[in-house]
Amino acid sequence: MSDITLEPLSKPFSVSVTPPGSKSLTNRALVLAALAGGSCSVSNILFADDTLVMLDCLRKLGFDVAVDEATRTATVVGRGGVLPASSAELFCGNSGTTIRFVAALCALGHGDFTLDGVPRMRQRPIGELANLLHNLGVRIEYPGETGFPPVRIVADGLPGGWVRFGRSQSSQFLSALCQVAPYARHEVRVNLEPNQTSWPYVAMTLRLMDEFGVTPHLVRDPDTAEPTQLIIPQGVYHPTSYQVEPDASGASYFLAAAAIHPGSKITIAGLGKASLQGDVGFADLLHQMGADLVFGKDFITIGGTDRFEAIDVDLSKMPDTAQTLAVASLFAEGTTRLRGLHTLRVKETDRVAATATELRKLGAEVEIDGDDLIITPPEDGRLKPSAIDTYDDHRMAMAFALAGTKSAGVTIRDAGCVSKTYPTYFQDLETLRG
Ligand SMILES: O=C(O)C1=C[C@@H](OP(=O)(O)O)[C@@H](O)[C@H](O)C1
Ligand SMILES: C=C(OP(=O)(O)O)C(=O)O
Repeated sequence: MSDITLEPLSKPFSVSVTPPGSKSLTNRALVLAALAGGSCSVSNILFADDTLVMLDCLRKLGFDVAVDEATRTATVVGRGGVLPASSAELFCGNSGTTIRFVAALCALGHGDFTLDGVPRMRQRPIGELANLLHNLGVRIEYPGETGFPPVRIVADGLPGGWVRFGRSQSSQFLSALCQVAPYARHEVRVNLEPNQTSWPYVAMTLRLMDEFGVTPHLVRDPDTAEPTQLIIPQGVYHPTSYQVEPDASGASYFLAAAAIHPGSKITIAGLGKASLQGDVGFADLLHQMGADLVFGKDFITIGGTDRFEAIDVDLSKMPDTAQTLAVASLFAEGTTRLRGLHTLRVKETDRVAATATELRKLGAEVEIDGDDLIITPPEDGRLKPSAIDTYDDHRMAMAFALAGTKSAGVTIRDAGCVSKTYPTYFQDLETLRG
């Protein structure tokens, strides 16, 4: 897929969309299945770049993984914490969850494993995870730059013990450790410093571990309710049949589409109050801005109204929705401030810089203040026709396409980058035309 020029929508729409399976849940469930004490079935998995590299890594590590694309189901024969391969060269593309989760998985092995990815992955940090594993007794080496992939793990099982984890560059390091911790030789305890990064993703990990039969114990400060310690019992995940929810970050584009088109309505089927994904909270933000919201048990409906107002919001718990909200704010009245974007600098691209540059092309006034983005739509409300660069970042393509549903002359360059998590995004966006 090359460049796509969008045609603005000519009338309000009322549709139901079901995004593909969640990337975060697919990659967690595949790891937990490989660690389980028997065969697991994971259904509604996402087939996209980030999950294909995970499937490939698991196979290279010697796991028996059968995939049925027609039913979107993976059958994984769990080996009860044993890593069949004793050496592997693992390519993780630009998938943060894959390289971090699989690095921790390799720490359970007995042998020599190297993990690497695309050039951008070599700029994405892994040092904090490597330190956690090193402090728990695993040998880590960096064939290239210290703290960044490629990373070599020379393991003889995970000894375990106590570690400390602060506000980090990514919550994926803690999620990675938690998933493998039940198989350490000694119980793993993690003392947590305040202001943990992207905490809903850690909560998702803990809940999924529980679904697979190992229940971590989370200690909270009695006064502030902040998490202070995680105690992960030793154990073996049960053979489990698990169904992956639709992707809540992928849903954010459609919810925002309804919010910026007055009179339009979107229902996301299969995501609701019971979701394990923190990004379902994005619907509440659109509601605060003026959109109608019905938050059901297993659906979310957003309706666009004539009132859509700017917001001042901390997105540190929902980092993947920042670009969606940034583009939606072009159609809100007033100046929007998005706070807490520090992890965005080390994702697929520096998303703070990329988002600011592309919003400015469309005519918005944008200020970067530390980790915040401050966005004021063009004074006359008219966007400039522009070719939007996507920086090989799926979320740049998906978010900025929303501008093209409102305003003529928006081209999304190299739109194929949506294949990272949502290969059918542009087809699904077309359904808004009725
Ligand atoms: O654990 C996960 O599945 C994820 C955690 C988040 O990363 P950070 O913790 O690095 O913010 C998020 O941006 C990413 O897309 C998926
Ligand atoms: C940051 C993302 O992915 P990851 O860190 O898993 O590569 C994302 O999907 O927006």
